[in-house]
Amino acid sequence: MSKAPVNVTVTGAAGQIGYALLFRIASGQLLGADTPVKLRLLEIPQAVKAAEGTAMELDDCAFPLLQGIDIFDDANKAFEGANVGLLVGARPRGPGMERGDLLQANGGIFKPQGEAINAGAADDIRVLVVGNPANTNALIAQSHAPDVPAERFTAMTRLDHNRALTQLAKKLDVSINDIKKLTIWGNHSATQYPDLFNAEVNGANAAKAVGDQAWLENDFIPTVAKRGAAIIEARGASSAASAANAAIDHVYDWVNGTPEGDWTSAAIPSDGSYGVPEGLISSFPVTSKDGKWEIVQGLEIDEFSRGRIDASVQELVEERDTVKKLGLV
Ligand SMILES: NC(=O)C1=CN([C@@H]2O[C@H](COP(=O)(O)OP(=O)(O)OC[C@H]3O[C@@H](n4cnc5c(N)ncnc54)[C@H](O)[C@@H]3O)[C@@H](O)[C@H]2O)C=CC1
Ligand SMILES: O=C([O-])CC(=O)C(=O)O
Repeated sequence: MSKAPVNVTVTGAAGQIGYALLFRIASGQLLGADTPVKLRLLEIPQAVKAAEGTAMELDDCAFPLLQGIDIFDDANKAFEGANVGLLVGARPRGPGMERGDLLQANGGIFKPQGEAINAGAADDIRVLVVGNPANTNALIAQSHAPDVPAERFTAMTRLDHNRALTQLAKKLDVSINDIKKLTIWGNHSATQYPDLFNAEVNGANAAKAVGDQAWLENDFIPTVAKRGAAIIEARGASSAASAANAAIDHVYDWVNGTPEGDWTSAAIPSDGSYGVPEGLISSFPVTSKDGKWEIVQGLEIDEFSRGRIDASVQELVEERDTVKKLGLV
């Protein structure tokens, strides 16, 4: 018997990431090669025409798994029956805009989207927030969806994870496949902490294999944490294909599970593990099994890592306090 199609709602569908993402979803890379999909695209009214153009191109690919495309400028309609929500559309930081202004502007997007998810999404809805500031946008959406289990709201740090894998592979001249158990902790921002102390390279400790604390502190961590800005500087536009790729990786693993003997990174609601205040949507080492993320427990956190994790988590606390003051959570 053929599987029922999965409804995938993508916001910001006419944007850069949307353009890199939709074709991969429709080709089966998000959920697997045997899962048909229906796309539900959400855009602001001015960008609906552009989304229609992308939909025409999707039609022209004749993807066997793509069973329909609907385009909306109303969040309530777009999230009706959604099984997966990819929240990509967000308000970018404009000139002279403070962090508080940015959070307020995004509250105007993620609050109604959370409400729409609460009102009409399918019972098994899984949400990935990509639009920045992703962790706190996810918190805003989640807090307006009280009937949806909190753990269904996640934010993307998989791009940071993938960036860290490649930087380490290049440093040690190994393949990506040789690296396991790398972790991004904290916020998807310049304070994030890519952790090599619990990572392994061909079974050996990655930090020891590098054996160069100066490289780790002055090169590796800032390169990974500021990669988004470096891409903007080089390309004149922010990461799009790599961000779409990471969104695919995140949802694929969430639905299909992570491989035995490894873990990945995702920002999920904290249960208090590793001293991260409960409820904050923070990046952790995670495995996925039976469609659920679990935080890897029992890792040793040395003093250096503790300081880095605490700094990023503190930034998340401040973002949460700001949106609380604004009445957004
Ligand atoms: N978490 C991560 O690792 C990454 C996050 N990002 C973030 O992803 C977001 C999207 O990036 P791009 O696609 O490059 O931006 P973009 O500006 O090309 O596209 C954003 C789209 O969202 C739409 N949009 C705005 N408000 C909306 C709303 N209320 N409902 C539906 N759609 C809405 C816009 O019309 C636009 O088409 C940005 O916030 C960016 O900072 C980008 C790269 C990595
Ligand atoms: O800074 C941005 O807008 C893009 C971003 O999040 C990234 O590339 O990590």
